[in-house]
Amino acid sequence: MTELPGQAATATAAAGADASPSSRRGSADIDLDDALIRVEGLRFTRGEREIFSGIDLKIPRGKITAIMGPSGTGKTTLLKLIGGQLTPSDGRVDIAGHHVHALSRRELFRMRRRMGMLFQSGALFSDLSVFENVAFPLRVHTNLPEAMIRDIVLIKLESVGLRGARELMPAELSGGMTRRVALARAIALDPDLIMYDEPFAGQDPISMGVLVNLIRRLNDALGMTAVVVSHDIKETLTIADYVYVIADGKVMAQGTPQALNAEADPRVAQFIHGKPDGPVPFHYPAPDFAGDILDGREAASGTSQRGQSA
Ligand SMILES: Nc1ncnc2c1ncn2[C@@H]1O[C@H](COP(=O)(O)OP(=O)(O)OP(=O)(O)O)[C@@H](O)[C@H]1O
Repeated sequence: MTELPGQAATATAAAGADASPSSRRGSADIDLDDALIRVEGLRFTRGEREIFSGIDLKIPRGKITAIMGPSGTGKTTLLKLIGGQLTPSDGRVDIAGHHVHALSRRELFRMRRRMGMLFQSGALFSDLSVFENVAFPLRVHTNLPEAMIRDIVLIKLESVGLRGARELMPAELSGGMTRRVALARAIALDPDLIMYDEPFAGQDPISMGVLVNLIRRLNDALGMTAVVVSHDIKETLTIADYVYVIADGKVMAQGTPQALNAEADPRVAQFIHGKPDGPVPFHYPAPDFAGDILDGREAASGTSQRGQSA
């Protein structure tokens, strides 16, 4: 298979240069026809539940695309379908023209080399230092000499502001530092695509601000295509170039953050503005509450009566 296009390792160093999230991008230049990822007619079922009932997405090259939507709507599942960890029941995912689910294991492995993934649960290796954590993908996937690995690791750590922390062990890091080391590791191989699952979850406002800026700056410096899944609507809208809102197995809305902020559809407005009341229900589908309680009481009294008569 053809490799995804490469990037220059040294570009990462430029990520340290100052650039506010809002200063660098023109959402007007979004070209969905120049998409790195194309998702067409994607269907996916878990047990009885259809998570996706025909989703179409185009993830523009070199931009940050946010995937948002109510909890449990399938955002993490979508990232796993794109990354080839899950297989759709119908439809297809193409990355740089390659049909992901038709690739051999070897081709998929090569493609994943070009992808950085930063999953919420993706912890660092606790018995490896910060340096060795970032060096890990370089040691696994390349035959680079030690001196070059050292240079690359230091460039990546510099870009996340943690070159001075290279000797520390993961247990000695704060939550925000851990996320930044994981980010340095995710970009160690200069991926063309990076997928972030809840990158800001559990961070205090300062760490969150640092991460928000970092993701934007790294993206601008490296020209990567990024997909961000996040519940932190305000922060994510600050850095996203394009947004998909997914609900009920479909794409409910899509557009630039500006367009979605101005969206009149009450379901989209409820979500984007984080309103608890609106057309999207708070409750997971459930039987009638009063009936449920009464059924429980009847069942309990039936049990106790049976218990007494026994
Ligand atoms: N391994 C699994 N086995 C069975 N069902 C699963 C599994 N993982 C997720 N699900 C279900 O699939 C649906 C989508 O889950 P997913 O984690 O993709 O949603 P999400 O939009 O990322 O949620 P959140 O925003 O709360 O993280 C949920 O209903 C979830 O319960």
